[in-house]
Amino acid sequence: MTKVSPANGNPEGQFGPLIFAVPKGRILEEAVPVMERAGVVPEAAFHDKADRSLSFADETGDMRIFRVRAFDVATFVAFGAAQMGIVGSDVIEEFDYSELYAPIDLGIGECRLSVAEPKEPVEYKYGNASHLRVATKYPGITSRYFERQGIQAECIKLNGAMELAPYSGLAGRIVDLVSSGQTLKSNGLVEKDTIMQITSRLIVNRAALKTDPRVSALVERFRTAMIEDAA
Ligand SMILES: Nc1ncnc2c1ncn2[C@@H]1O[C@H](COP(=O)(O)OP(=O)(O)OP(=O)(O)O)[C@@H](O)[C@H]1O
Ligand SMILES: O=P(O)(O)OC[C@H]1O[C@H](OP(=O)(O)OP(=O)(O)O)[C@H](O)[C@@H]1O
Repeated sequence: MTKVSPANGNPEGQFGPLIFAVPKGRILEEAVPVMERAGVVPEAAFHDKADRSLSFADETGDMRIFRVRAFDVATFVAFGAAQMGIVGSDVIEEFDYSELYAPIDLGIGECRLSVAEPKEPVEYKYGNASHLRVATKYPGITSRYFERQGIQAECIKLNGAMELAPYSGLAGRIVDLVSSGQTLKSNGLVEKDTIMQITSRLIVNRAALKTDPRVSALVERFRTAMIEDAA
């Protein structure tokens, strides 16, 4: 049983350890310094890439830190399996979970979500401007975007390497994350439109925020850490 200290607003030990979910991918390196400034300091094993554990203690032993896939951070927090987490605004927008509250922009993981297509015209067997296939990891955002344009788009969900879709005949366009633009360029694609600018956010389960004083206290510690960092 994890020990819960009275010092952190959990006097009766009534809430169990506070669970904080972080993405194991590329945001992690930038997220850890922000977490540490807010007082969330993971145990040493968290930094060991060879360690197969998915749940880690923090330095105080009052908290568990879950290391999961980026999309799953939002799901854990929305369902209250974790009270808080860090995730890209792309993931928040994709799920649009009503139970998620994203109070703080952490200013990390900057990129954009864009529509891209082949640089050179490709002879497609599969559609025209009124029925388009789009390969993406973000079917929710993509269908909403094309609906707003009045274009009927069929979204094909891929989990990576979207850039292969146009020239292989899977889909005429892609919707994917862009940062330097190098991946698009290397794969003969050009950006046509930016759907959204992205940064990572602190996310909180709304019910946990209302009922667990440690959650609101930790939100304030992140807020202070961000203000101090900007000063
Ligand atoms: N090229 C990039 N530059 C900056 N930030 C990015 C970039 N690609 C992704 N991100 C941000 O990092 C988040 C995680 O992306 P990443 O592809 O590293 O996730 P991951 O955890 O490896 O994904 P998966 O769970 O599918 O393996 C994205 O949701 C986005 O907010
Ligand atoms: O504009 P750039 O700087 O080239 O970055 C964009 C690339 O970064 C992300 O992929 P990632 O490297 O995370 O691999 P993935 O395709 O496996 O998600 C994204 O999906 C793009 O492919």
